Order: sequence, then C-alpha cells, then structure tokens
Amino acid sequence: MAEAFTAAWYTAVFCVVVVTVVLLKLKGASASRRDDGGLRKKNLPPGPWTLPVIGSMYCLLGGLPHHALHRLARRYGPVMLLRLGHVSTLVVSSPEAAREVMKTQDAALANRPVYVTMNIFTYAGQNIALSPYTSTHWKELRRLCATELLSPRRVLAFRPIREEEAASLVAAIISSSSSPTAAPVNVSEKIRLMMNDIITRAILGNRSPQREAYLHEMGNALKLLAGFNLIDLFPASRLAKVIGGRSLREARQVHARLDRIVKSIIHTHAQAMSADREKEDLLHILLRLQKDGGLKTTLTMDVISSTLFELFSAGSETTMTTITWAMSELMRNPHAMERAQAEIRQLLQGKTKVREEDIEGRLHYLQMVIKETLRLHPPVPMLLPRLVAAEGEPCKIMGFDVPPGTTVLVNAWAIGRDENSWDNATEFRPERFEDDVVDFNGADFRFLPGGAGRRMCPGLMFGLSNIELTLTTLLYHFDWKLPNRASSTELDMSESQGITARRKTDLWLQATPYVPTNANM
Ligand code: HEM
Repeated sequence: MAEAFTAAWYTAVFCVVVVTVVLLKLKGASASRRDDGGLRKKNLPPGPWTLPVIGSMYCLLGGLPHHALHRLARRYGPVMLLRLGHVSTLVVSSPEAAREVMKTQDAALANRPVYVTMNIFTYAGQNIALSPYTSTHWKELRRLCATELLSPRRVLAFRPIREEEAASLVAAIISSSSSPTAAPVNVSEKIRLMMNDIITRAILGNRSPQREAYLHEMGNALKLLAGFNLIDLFPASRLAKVIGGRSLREARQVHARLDRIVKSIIHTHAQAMSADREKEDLLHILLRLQKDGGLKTTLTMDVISSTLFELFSAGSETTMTTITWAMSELMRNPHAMERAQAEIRQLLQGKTKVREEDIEGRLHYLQMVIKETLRLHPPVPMLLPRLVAAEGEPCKIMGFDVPPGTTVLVNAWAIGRDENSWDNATEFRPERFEDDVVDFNGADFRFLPGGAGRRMCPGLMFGLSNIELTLTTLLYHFDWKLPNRASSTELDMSESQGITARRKTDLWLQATPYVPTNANM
C-alpha cells in the first residue's frame, strides 16, 4: 500500500515537472510574439482572462467549442476576444455582430486562416474554401463549380440521380426491415451512403467503386480536422511541433491514402473522356480545361484533387448531418412527425414513388421542419473561420478594435438559439416559421446555416434539394419507431466534435413500410 502510494506520488510529481517544463518552453516561444503594437491603448473586446502560454483555452475544456463559447458569450457579450494558445480569436454570437462581420466588414474579413492540419488536407489551401478571396484562383474555381455543379439549371438536371438514389434507399430499408428479425435500421449510415452517391454521381457521372475506402478515410480526416492541433495553436513553437507531431504524421498518412483514391478516380475518368460537351460532368470539364487551357489559374492535378475532396465532403457531410438531425427531432416531437407525414401523404396519395415534380414548392410544413432543424443544428456550427489581415490597422466590430491577424469565428449555433431573436429558443417548433418568413439567403443574420457575404455557401440549393427529397421519401414510405420501445425522450441528442456537428451516435430506428411499393420502383 505504502509502495503504491509512493509510486503514485512520484508519478504525480514527475507529471507536474514535465507539464511545467513544457509550459515554460512554450512560453519562451511565445515571448517573441508578444509585441502588442500598442493594442493596450485600443478598445479591445471583452473576454476571459488569459493564462501564460495557453491563453483562454481553459475555457474550452470539457465541452464542444460552440457550446462553451455560447456559455462564455452570456458572460462577456456577443463580441469576445480570446487567446487560444498563440492565436488571437474573436467570437461573435449575435445577429448584429454577425452582420458587422459578414456584411459591413465582409471584404476586410473575407480571407480564411489556414491551419497546419487543414493545410495538409487542402493541398496547401488550394481549394475554394481556403483560397484568398481576391485571388483569380478562388474566383475561377468558385464560378466554375457554381455554373457546372451548383447552378439552379444543374441542380434540376441532377433530379433523376436524386430520384434513383431515393428509390434505392427505400429498397434498402425495406430489405433490412422485412427480415425475420426486423432489425432496426442504421438511418445515419444509409443516409451517409446515399448523400455520398448523389454527390459523386453529380460530379463523376457514376458511383465511385472506391466509396467504402473513401468514406472511411474521409471519416478519419474529419476527426483529425475536428479540433485545434497543438501546432495550430502554437505555430511558432518547435516544442509544439514535437508534441503535436504524431497527429500531424497521422494527418499526412490519411491524406496520402485519400490522395491515392482521388487520383485513381481522376485517372480512370481521364481515360473515358467524352467528345460530347453536353455529356460532360464536372470532372471531365476540369480535365478538359487542364488540357486545353481556358482559365487563368493553373489546374494542376493537386488543384483538381483538392476541389474534388472539398466538394465530396462539403456536399455529403452537411446534407447527411441535417437529415439525421431532422429525423431525430421528428422522433422526439411526435406532433411534428404526424403533421409532416400527414402533409406528405395527403399530397402524394396513391403514388408509389416520390418524384420531385410532385412535391416542388408544395410541402410547406416540411420546409419549416428543415428550417427549424438548421436553426437548432446548423451542420457547420461555427461557420468557417475568417481572418483580420495580419498587416494594417485593427478592424472595427461593434465599436471594438480587433487586432490584426485575429481569427474570426461566427457562432451560428449560438445565434440560432439566441433568446432575443427566438421565442422558446431551444424548443423544436417548426410552426415558428409560419409567421416569421426567414430565408437561407444570408440576408437575415438570425439564421445563418450557410453563412453570408462573399464566402457564403455556394451549394445550399443543391444541398436543400437532396435534403427535401430524402426526408419526403423517408416520411412517405415508412412509419418510424425507436428500437426496443424506447420513449422519444430517451433518444440521445449529443453532438460529436468536429467542423460539422453530426450526431454523436448513429441514429437507429425501426421502420414499418407504409405505402405498398410496386416492382418497377
Ligand atoms: C444544407 C447544406 C449545406 C450547408 C448547411 C452548408 C454550409 C456551409 C457553410 C456554413 C459554409 C461557410 C460559409 C461562411 O464561412 O460564411 C459553406 C461553405 C462552402 N460550401 Fe456549403 N453547405 C451545404 C451544402 C453544400 C454543398 C452541397 C456543396 C457542394 C457540393 C457545398 C460547398 C461549399 C463550398 C465550396 C464552400 C466554400 C465557399 C467559400 O469559401 O468560398 N456546400 N457551406
């Protein structure tokens, strides 16, 4: 007993010594960075006090960042300045402050910081989301994707893909729920596959034969991108590079595997180039432009790979997250489920298949369900970070001076739950949108699922079409119950940590087919 105590005591002392040495080392590295350029005289936003080295990172311990920052904002207000390691970070949590960031100061704040881990997965920031917004590269890539993949005309052209995938989803659920044991269905998994298939078919013209391997590696990548890596927080510290080296190595390995998959997809595709421009998909267009020129930016293989990775992940992850949250909220709110199903079943009465032309603009309650889901569960809860230029004057936000080089985070999750904007803000009540006409177009800063301003999501319309058709299909063709007769209040609603706020656990539900399906579905 005494020996065990002594061993534990020595271990504790050893740990304290190691942590102290590490902190002092990191502090040494930070000392040279502490020239505040006279900022002390400026009107800095309020924020929690900072510890040496780690700054205000202790405030984020033990919870998801968007939750912790929401709680902090109640104390320090909607414009807060924190120091996360070496990184000066502004967090805004009200519609008014978001308007200043994404409208008044939109041009000044339209660039993104590029963290080390992110740098690895984006081939050194060569994708749309991270390229500087003034660059020709960003303008041309964004325009190309907008016209060839995400324009209303293209989104409409992908209708058959969506409808075929929805029919396959019904068949897959029927086959798992009609087995003798009628096992519950992993709704999250089914939706993940379906969203991935829709986006790959839209970009490549067909499903990817490597989808399982790709999805597996993409899951790994999202985990690695989930939080701040030590090196992201202490970019100048050699010690942080040593301590954080393991996860960096892992990121490089996952990226190398993803790169092999994407490059092999590109290679196979290049061999099947069509001479008919009408039949070109997005990857064919990129490959043709690479070969023949026509853009001012150079489309290297890495640029094409990073664009594909970005579109595959942005396109599937956000929509799959929204659909599973919508189903979860409907399970927890039987009245809303009943109303949504009644609306759909009345409109589609007698049909054996959901077709978009039958539902277009007619499912008002379902549209409110989707809005309410995006209000409470924006899939990208902190949007994507923006950056105050490192050189020049501080940027003014709500009268405060924000230092050059500061990362700016908009807590869309907190804004969606702001009691000043929404009655009973934490309750799922789709009916609230009956009187309150709020849209996704980035003009109403109370509701920002796709961001706003120059960096607003270009894929919202495509995403919403996928979400609406899938939810209609699930609610039309099946009645849903929680497994093991669990009550609706028992459904776990925890979120996972990451750039996107997915459900922490997969959603498993028991499906009972509602509409008899015919053989040619
Ligand atoms: C419901 C569906 C979706 C949601 C909620 C969503 C949300 C977002 C958000 C919050 C941002 C960052 C905006 C900002 O920082 O202000 C973003 C950016 C982006 N999204 Fe989406 N997204 C969705 C669907 C899609 C789809 C389907 C695609 C493409 C296939 C896509 C491609 C992109 C791209 C390329 C960017 C980067 C834009 C830039 O920085 O210039 N998104 N999205």
